[in-house]
Amino acid sequence: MTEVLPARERIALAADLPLDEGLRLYERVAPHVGYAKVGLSLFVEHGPPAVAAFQRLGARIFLDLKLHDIPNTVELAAARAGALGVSLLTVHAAGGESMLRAAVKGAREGALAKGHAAPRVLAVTVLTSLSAEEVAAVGLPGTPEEAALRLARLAVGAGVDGLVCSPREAAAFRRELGPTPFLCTPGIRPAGAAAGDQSRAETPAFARRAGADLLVVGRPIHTAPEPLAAARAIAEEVSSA
Ligand SMILES: O=C(O)c1cc(=O)[nH]c(=O)n1[C@@H]1O[C@H](COP(=O)(O)O)[C@@H](O)[C@H]1O
Repeated sequence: MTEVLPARERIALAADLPLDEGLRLYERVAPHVGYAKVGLSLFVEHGPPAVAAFQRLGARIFLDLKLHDIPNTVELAAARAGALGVSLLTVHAAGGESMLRAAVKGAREGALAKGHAAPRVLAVTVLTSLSAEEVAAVGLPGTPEEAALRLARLAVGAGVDGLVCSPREAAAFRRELGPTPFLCTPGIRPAGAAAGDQSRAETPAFARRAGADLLVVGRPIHTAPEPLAAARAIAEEVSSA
């Protein structure tokens, strides 16, 4: 957390767009954005070639598949993801300890088999779109922060490298879990940006001050009249936080 990294190493573009548009957008904002996040829509449509296309642009890849299945199935999928040479891979913490251990094992073995560095496996705790009421309605006791922290402890105990959480929970995660877990925060909204479906969103400066290592940003860049200027402003906020 104390490591001094250029702001672009702390920002991921959520490329939730048609592939050609996502590639064009990443190329434009790449001076300020080091990671491209390939998520469900791109991977369902294009599969591994979507990963390769962003890699050709020099992006580090955040493969956001939010794996959640029985341990054997997740281990197999994580091994395929590791073999693609991605930097980050998501799984759902709620899959439980055995599934999380299987994900870490699969990702490492898959990467090793192809001579890649092992990806960081990140466990998604409580989705940033969920409000306190929705968290209660799905049966998780306590506040979103309490629920997220319980899942985070479970995931760290199972050996994951990092966690995905709301910026609102990042400070508590740092306090309770120390400096080691890599904390990734989606739900980033610069002041005045539309929240959309994000219920627990905060600004880039808030996320960084709370101890986030990597900020995931999608629509605030996609929909900006000038995406490069929007990415630059986010990077400046991250640098000065
Ligand atoms: O795992 C994620 O990246 C993720 C977890 C989470 O709790 N909330 C969340 O929004 N995300 C992802 O982060 C991105 C946020 O995009 P915007 O809301 O457009 O900035 C999307 O690609 C989501 O899939």
